[in-house]
Amino acid sequence: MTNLIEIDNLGKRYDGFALADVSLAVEPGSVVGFIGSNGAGKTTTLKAALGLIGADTGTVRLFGEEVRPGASALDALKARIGVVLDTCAFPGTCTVKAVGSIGRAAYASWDSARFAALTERFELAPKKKVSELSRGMGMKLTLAFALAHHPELLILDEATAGLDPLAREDVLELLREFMAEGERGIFMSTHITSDLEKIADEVICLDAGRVVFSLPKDAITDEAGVARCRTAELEAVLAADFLSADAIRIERHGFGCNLLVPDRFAFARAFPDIPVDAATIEDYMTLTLKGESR
Ligand SMILES: Nc1ncnc2c1ncn2[C@@H]1O[C@H](COP(=O)(O)OP(=O)(O)OP(=O)(O)O)[C@@H](O)[C@H]1O
Repeated sequence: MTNLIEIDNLGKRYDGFALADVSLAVEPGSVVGFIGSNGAGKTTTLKAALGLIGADTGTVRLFGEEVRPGASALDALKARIGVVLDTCAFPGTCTVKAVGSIGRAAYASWDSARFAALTERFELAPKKKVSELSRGMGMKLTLAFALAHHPELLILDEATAGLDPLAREDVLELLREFMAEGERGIFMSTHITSDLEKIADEVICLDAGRVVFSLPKDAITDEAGVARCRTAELEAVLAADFLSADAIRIERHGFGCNLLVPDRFAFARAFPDIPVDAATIEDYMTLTLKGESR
């Protein structure tokens, strides 16, 4: 089966920043979450995936076809993709209805009825101007625009940022509906890791331009854990060689520490007196990025 997105060894250098050897794939039927600190390189990767910037090294394939910025074949590929970048891209003077006209002119597969239904669902009045929309409303308009031409792939950069919890739940529901129809896929960057707990199949974390982990979401939320150790207990765990040296991630605090464990059930069997909680994606990312190795 051809991957919707396939990025191999992507490299891009800016003054003071380098994206290095980023490889990832979005398979049909999967939602891939892209996380990492501010400035880690997520938007740069998404832009390279869309051919909006050229890479220094590596290749990007969309639907199996290599992406080269400026190539005419890129337009046909882009027609199969819905994109939401982190700002509302339409002129402030445009009304919601006029944004629909832009879509009709831009996409052969534009579905006016679908756009009208989505803007109604998001309570975006047709006469409202883009400049009069709140940030969250602007994101909803951009999402309606991205979905109304029936894309096969969604690329979302912080698409739920600025939305209140109810609106975020609405958007997640819309994304679930999108995924329910056929072999589609979503590649979404976000700082709201709890959204990924609800919708992602895979989680990829970038730090300083490099992939630091790429895991099925269930390997984090259903298997990993955070052990709450006192100092003496930590020493016992480390002495028992329960964790491989490169997997040790410790966050120390007043009377002990939090220890990341890849398999919380095995840990609980081995150390029944040490409490261990299920890891959230945020725990996993924070301990991986900021935890001490010993
Ligand atoms: N056009 C550009 N020219 C120079 N540097 C750039 C350019 N675009 C991005 N950068 C730099 O690349 C680095 C990565 O930025 P990027 O926007 O990809 O990070 P991010 O992971 O999306 O961050 P955030 O979570 O804050 O949105 C940053 O140091 C940024 O300053």
